[in-house]
Amino acid sequence: MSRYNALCSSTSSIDLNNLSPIQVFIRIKPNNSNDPYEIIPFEYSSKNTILTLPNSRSLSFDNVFPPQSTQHDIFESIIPLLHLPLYGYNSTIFAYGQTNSGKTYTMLGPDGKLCLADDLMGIIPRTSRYLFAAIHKLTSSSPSIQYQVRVSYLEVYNGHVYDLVRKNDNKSNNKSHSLSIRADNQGNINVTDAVEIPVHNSFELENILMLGNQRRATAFTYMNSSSSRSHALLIIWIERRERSTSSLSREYTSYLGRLNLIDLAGSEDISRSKAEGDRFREAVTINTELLQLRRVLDALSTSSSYIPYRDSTLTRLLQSSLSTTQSITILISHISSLNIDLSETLSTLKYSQIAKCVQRTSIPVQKLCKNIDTSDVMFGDYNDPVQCFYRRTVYIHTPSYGKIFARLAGYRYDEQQKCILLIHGSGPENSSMYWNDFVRRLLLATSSSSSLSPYYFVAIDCPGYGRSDGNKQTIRSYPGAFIQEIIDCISPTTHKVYCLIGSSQGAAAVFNALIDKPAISSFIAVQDPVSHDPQRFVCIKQPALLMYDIDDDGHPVSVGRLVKKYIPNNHYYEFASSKQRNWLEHNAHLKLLQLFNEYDTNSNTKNVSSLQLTASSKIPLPSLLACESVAGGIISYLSSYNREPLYENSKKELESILSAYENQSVQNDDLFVEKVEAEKIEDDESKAQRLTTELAQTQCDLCNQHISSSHISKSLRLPDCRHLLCYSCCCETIKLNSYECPVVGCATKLNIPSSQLSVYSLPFSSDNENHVIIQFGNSCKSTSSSSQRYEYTAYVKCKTKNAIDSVSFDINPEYPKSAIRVSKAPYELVRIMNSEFTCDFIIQWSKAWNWPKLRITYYVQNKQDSFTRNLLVRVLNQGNTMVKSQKPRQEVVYNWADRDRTKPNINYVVLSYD
Ligand SMILES: Nc1ncnc2c1ncn2[C@@H]1O[C@H](COP(=O)(O)OP(=O)(O)OP(=O)(O)O)[C@@H](O)[C@H]1O
Repeated sequence: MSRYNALCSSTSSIDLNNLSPIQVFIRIKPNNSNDPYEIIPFEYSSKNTILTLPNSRSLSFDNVFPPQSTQHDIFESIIPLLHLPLYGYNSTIFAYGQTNSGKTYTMLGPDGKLCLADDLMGIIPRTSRYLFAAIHKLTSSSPSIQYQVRVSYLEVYNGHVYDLVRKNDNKSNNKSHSLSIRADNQGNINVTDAVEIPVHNSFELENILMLGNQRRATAFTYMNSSSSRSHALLIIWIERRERSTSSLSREYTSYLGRLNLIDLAGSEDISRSKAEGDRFREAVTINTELLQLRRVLDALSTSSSYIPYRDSTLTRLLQSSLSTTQSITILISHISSLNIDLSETLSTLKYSQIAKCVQRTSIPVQKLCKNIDTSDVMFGDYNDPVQCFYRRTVYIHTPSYGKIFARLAGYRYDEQQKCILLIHGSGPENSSMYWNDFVRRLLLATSSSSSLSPYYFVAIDCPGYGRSDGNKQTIRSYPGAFIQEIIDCISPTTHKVYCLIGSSQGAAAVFNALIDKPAISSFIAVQDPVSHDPQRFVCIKQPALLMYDIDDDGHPVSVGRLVKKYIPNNHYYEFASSKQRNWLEHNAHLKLLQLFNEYDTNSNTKNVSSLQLTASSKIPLPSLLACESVAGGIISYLSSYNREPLYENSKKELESILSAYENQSVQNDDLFVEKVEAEKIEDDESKAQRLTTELAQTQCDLCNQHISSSHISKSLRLPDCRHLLCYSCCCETIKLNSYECPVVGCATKLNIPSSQLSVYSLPFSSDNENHVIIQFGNSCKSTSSSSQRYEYTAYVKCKTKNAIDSVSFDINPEYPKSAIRVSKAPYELVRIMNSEFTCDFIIQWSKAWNWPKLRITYYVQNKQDSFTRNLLVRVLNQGNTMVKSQKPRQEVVYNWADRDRTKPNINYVVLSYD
């Protein structure tokens, strides 16, 4: 690694202007002393950029590597391109040339294999070491920068793309499964379903290479004993995350760079390679694909308006790498020094010259986006300025509510210590992560380099949220019982905590829990009030910190003021986020500590003596309680994950930790490492049994209707989950979202062309059916160029006259009385807000229809355009007269709270009757 450290001294200096879109290097393979053939007398200029042929013709390239060049020489010349993906650009290095010319030698190492011996190692393993050394260097000098690296390894074999690292995707295996290539809306070419494996160091990347190379198609030919029969493409995705150093916000800017390392199969003179049978077919495909590649280079070099990328799988796959607007590329052309190969050599040189003529049309751009970190459960841990925060993640095994995921922070040495329990709100993506910054501020304010904080923190994912089991309704319906059970688990003898903190729905839960169980906490603190009947709170006697934002329409301050009126011992703060944007960040933790100081004279000193640190003291990890198990994997529990040193330097440490934990019943829920699903192998007997049962099925799994024998063959059996969808109505539903089984919502892999998707293609043909089509969504516009506030208009529309009686817009679904009802068109809600918000639409249908109410859960989006969804609302098998005579259900819920816009924009819902 040290050698690579030394190489990567100037990682930040990138000058795109000096890099031509395709640089062309020539590498000449040394002849073997046993070769009986004549040698071509090439000549080279002193600077190694001119190659002179025996006929005295001189060709100019960016680099010419004579036969005696080493692997290190080649690698040094590509280093400038390796810096690009570290800053969000794309770069590509590919090896080109006739069979047996040394392409795999350059990319991987000798004899067509990955080689890790220092001198012979090819570009790919060197790149892997170089990149991680560069990342280490960049992140050690700037703590606000993080890198995440993912890897895909693919091959193009006989015109199809295969995943070299996904289980089952082995061509020799009957379950072969080729992948499709798609362009995203920015024109980037991606391989659908390609596995992207997160890697944290060069060791892990090399393991992936080894696995992939074992699966790559190679074979003996008369020209190369280990000839590549496929083009191999290693994609290294490098995401650079930059967090603001001044703020502890979860927002970060990310740049996504991509490095493509490609080892093409070689063109082959079939009369010389004597390829027959499969080898012959492979050689024909390879030659045809390389011909298409040459055509693409030709078109690029003449700046043609049409570039025939689509003519072969290979060129389609390389489109982003060859496009001068998307990537900077090095083509390493390999030629032989033997006279017998002259005609192939001249052809390779001809196309290398053509590639060299490709002109830049524009400078590639960095891929940049703003993100909120929601995936990283240990967010902030590796940026903690104080190392002793003792953050870790566990599951608390509750007797009645299942496994509850919790983030713990602070050193818990005994039960007398002051435990602060935090309950998050009901936002669709809410979880214990919500409290990360707040907890960090409290820890920073109460610990120092010589003493640990006297508080420890337990932030839970409420049931059904984040990574916890259960039903989201639990925290609303049984706040007292649930919170008491959590407290019993974490404080099994005292059955209480020092302070209970809640936000939004979590605040309501804290109030309600204290009404039910007054002794569970000594203090309470809440922000963003939602609660009903606050007059009930007169019985809450604890000192209470109440913090409310008067600009937050989703949590009306009027409710907060009522809470203040009834809680006797309140410490109340109002602020306006439009004027004091960071009030909570700057004040919440200080107000809480003030409250503790005021009522607890020992608040900051009690027990601290046992937490004194000396320079050399190494405090052991707090042990797990009986009801807890490690979540997120042992590595993440014990150390900040994603750090190379753990693998490189601390193997011993890790081993001792693992042996210490060996006897604990550790759950292997490794949240941070992509789990490769265990292969499900079905033996012949169980397959036969399954087929018999499937053949006997005559009922649709979705609508439960009988499928007539004439229709059974047209019905659809989903490939993975094996659910059966009837031909008459339910088959169509899969068109709405061909990635999800409509019965249980698991993944399916049906390819349905988007042209077939339309709300009118939905099933509503039955005579006995009533239906209407509605549209809903929201628009969003900035209130002024300087302000952070946006005017959101959420709406519901329906073309059928008089179908809708009224629409209630419920921006606080957890609070029963918060809906705003609109009883004539346009059915709209206009709100000026700082950020996106949840809003349920409750549609009350025409009174004459007697249809059940429909609640659509929705997430109002901050997109500068209008965001529309279409929904076919169906009432099956009910003529209007029948409908009138039945009692409708209170409400049918359609869950479309789609923050990531991943759901289909059309769908249908069936309103059913009890
Ligand atoms: N620069 C070199 N020095 C020494 N040996 C080399 C060199 N280049 C290639 N070789 C050897 O030549 C043989 C063929 O090389 P390699 O398999 O890399 O060719 P290739 O172009 O990838 O062939 P194919 O297209 O058929 O896969 C291998 O045994 C390799 O070790």
